[in-house]
Amino acid sequence: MSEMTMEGRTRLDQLPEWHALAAHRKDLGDAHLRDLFEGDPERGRRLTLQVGDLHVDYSKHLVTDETLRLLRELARATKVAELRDAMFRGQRINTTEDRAVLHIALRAPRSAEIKLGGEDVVGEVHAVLAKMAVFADRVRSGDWTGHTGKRIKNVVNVGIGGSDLGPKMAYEALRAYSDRSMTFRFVSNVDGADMHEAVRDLDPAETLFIVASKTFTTIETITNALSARDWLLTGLRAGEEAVAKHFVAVSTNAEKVAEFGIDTDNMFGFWDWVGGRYSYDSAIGLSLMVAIGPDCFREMLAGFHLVDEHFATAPPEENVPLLMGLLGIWYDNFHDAQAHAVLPYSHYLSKFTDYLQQLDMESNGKSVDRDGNRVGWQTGPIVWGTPGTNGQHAYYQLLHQGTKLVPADLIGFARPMKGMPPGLESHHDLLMANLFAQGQALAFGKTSEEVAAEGVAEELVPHKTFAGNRPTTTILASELTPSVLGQLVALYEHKVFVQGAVWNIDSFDQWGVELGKVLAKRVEPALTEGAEVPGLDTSTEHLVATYRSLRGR
Ligand SMILES: O=P(O)(O)OC[C@H]1O[C@H](O)[C@H](O)[C@@H](O)[C@@H]1O
Repeated sequence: MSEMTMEGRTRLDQLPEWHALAAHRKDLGDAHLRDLFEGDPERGRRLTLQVGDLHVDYSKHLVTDETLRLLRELARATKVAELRDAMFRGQRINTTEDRAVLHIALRAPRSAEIKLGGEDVVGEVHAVLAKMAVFADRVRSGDWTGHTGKRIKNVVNVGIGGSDLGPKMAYEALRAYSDRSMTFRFVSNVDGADMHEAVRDLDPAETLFIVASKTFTTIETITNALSARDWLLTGLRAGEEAVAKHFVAVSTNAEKVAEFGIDTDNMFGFWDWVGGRYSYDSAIGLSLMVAIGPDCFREMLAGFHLVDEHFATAPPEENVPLLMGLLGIWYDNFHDAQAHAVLPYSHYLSKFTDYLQQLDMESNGKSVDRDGNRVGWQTGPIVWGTPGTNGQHAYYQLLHQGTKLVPADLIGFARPMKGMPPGLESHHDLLMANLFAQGQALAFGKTSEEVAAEGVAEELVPHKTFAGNRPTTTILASELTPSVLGQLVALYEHKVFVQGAVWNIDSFDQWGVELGKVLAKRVEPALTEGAEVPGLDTSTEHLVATYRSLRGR
């Protein structure tokens, strides 16, 4: 049995700390944030924490000091710190895959030592980073040319899930730091439309494909990579020899990379102890490094590392990822909240919530515990959201007046992105005024008395009343830099970790994505050749038949 199976661990819902929280929840009842703030004139200043460049305000949560104490007690009883230390030590805490979980090693400084099976991994990490840096610099400087000798101007990352969402999100976030003379695109969907739209206006002679896949067996990525190769060779009217200058791979699977026809000299490796959704700071971030350059990439890694250190060492009262994880548990398990919204007030973070969906939902969307027993409590929330001001004119109505409780994170920056023209810079105060106003409106609402006092017709008063008491965390930093992005991502990684530890689930496997893959393979021949698929249910059978007839087959 693996060392990290929490043998003998008392079921979460049988812990006295769990029951203490349930009783406390009853005592608090519908205590309103208006009263909590009124009763504590220092609350808005007191309930804030700082980690690195991130100022985190958690005063607008439905908590008292006692709630926070009880939540920390729950973390203690569920041994969150012990599991964290086991992760940092390289123990095999991903029990169902029997793997260590060491994404923190990807951003450890060269001087650090992290051992796995007696071998230090930090040296290997830095060797790959150095190889990436040489390659990125060669592409950026024009030293690396295509088959015809032309300079590479376009980089297309071909990957999916963790091999797409991270680099894509970070590229968008750090566009202002990127080489604007180059074009970066990200193809993930097996729908041919994705590849078609990504390459239709590109010159193959100037285009480099980075095929990113941890396993190098993911059908969408391999299908897209093969089509990219056809597009390239047809466009160049060249043979296989052109592939080497236009295709590089990022993978843990050298054999499959070679089989595909990519020279393994042009392969950038990583390791099975990096989960896909925790991998964009590994070689999976190669497209990002080409975009922003090795120095900015390293600054981003330093930002990650800063938060890793904080998570590993800050006392529970000051530990931001611990706090954020526990607040989520408070709503998930003691307020029946189903969802969590992440609402960045930065257009550059437009893909941030998409990225977090995989990070959080693939990690904590589980319903059995580490020992395979069905859990008796809610686990990971439905994570959603888009940049804030757009959301305000779409779905915020539900946040303000709907029947569901949706705790939210509001993320904003004091300064606009670097390089913003002065005329557009002036939008920034308006953008941020919206962030602050939304946090305020969600928390404090507007009472019916206040509405009536404005002279609103009696029958409209209920419609114009805002109950408030809708919790938010506000995360404010001075500016979105590579380091700040790293800090933000590490914060959420560790928040997800804390929740998985409390819920006693394996946050690092993803068996739930397998069944669909297997069934797709079985169904495909039915679509193409009309093959009999034994045991097909009547609904799917009829859908397949309808599809074939619509396609004239
Ligand atoms: O990087 P790859 O091996 O191609 O995997 C890409 C993605 O697909 C899988 O199905 C998993 O659900 C993801 O965790 C993974 O990130």
